[in-house]
Amino acid sequence: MSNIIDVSNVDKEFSGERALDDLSFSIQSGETFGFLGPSGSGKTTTLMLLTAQEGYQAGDIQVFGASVEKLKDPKQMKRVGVLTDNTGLYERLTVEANLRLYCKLYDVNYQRIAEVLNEVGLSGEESKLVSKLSKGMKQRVKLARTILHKPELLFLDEPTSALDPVSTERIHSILRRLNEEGTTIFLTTHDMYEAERICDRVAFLNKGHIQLQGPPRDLRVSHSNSSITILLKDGREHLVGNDSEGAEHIKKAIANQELASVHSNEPTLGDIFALVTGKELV
Ligand SMILES: Nc1ncnc2c1ncn2[C@@H]1O[C@H](COP(=O)(O)OP(=O)(O)OP(=O)(O)O)[C@@H](O)[C@H]1O
Repeated sequence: MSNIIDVSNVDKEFSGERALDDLSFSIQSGETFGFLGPSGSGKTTTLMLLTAQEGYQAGDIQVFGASVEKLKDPKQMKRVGVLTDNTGLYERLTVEANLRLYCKLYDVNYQRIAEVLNEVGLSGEESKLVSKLSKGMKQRVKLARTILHKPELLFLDEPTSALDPVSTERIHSILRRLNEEGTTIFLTTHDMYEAERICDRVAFLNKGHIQLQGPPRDLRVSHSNSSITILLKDGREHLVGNDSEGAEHIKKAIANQELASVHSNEPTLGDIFALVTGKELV
């Protein structure tokens, strides 16, 4: 698989203050890549650099195999969809009128509106005023707007921040489907569950520097303390090692028909983040 994004040794400063420090990572075509970090760690700044909305002092960024600067060409920019906090909607216009404006901007046929509303589960809502929609529905309209022109690469800045669990799950299933259909996704989040659920790979950002990156499962396994919790039917719990002694305990519980469940104690991404950075993911 080819890399769609290549970031090498990038430094970014704002008025002499270092926001990104020797940042290096790559994203392969078809991946969902999550940037995890607490507030102020540099997630949004990275997204701004990757979409050519901000410059940088050192290093190199390639997107679609060419300098990120090429994204300023409207033709190249059409290959990309960006959803950030600043992705506003016209509250006094209907859903359809909002999307029509973007059809004009991206030179997309109006027929695409019905299709994209179906994709985000908002069929039948086209004539509603945006001001009358719930927060979760507004976010799905924003997502519809972001994917209206069928971009190959999506940049999403905290796409489910402050949404309720049902709305969050809806957005996740839309993103999973888009990814299955071949869209590459870069998203920032400070929600470890989001990262675990939808990302193929994650990078942990701390003070502008990547401290760890890899597939969530690999990170959990490599930081596992190898202990196993055995829950018995009478409610008792035993903590055993992932070794022959532990296996004997499990065998005995099964033989005695006492076993309720066996659970391997892998850390969460939040635990690993705290371990490697000494910080909470908030
Ligand atoms: N336009 C700017 N001018 C000056 N400093 C900035 C600017 N944008 C970001 N910074 C600084 O760069 C650092 C990283 O900020 P950034 O917004 O990228 O963090 P973040 O991880 O996205 O945080 P959050 O989760 O709160 O959005 C912070 O110290 C911030 O104050």
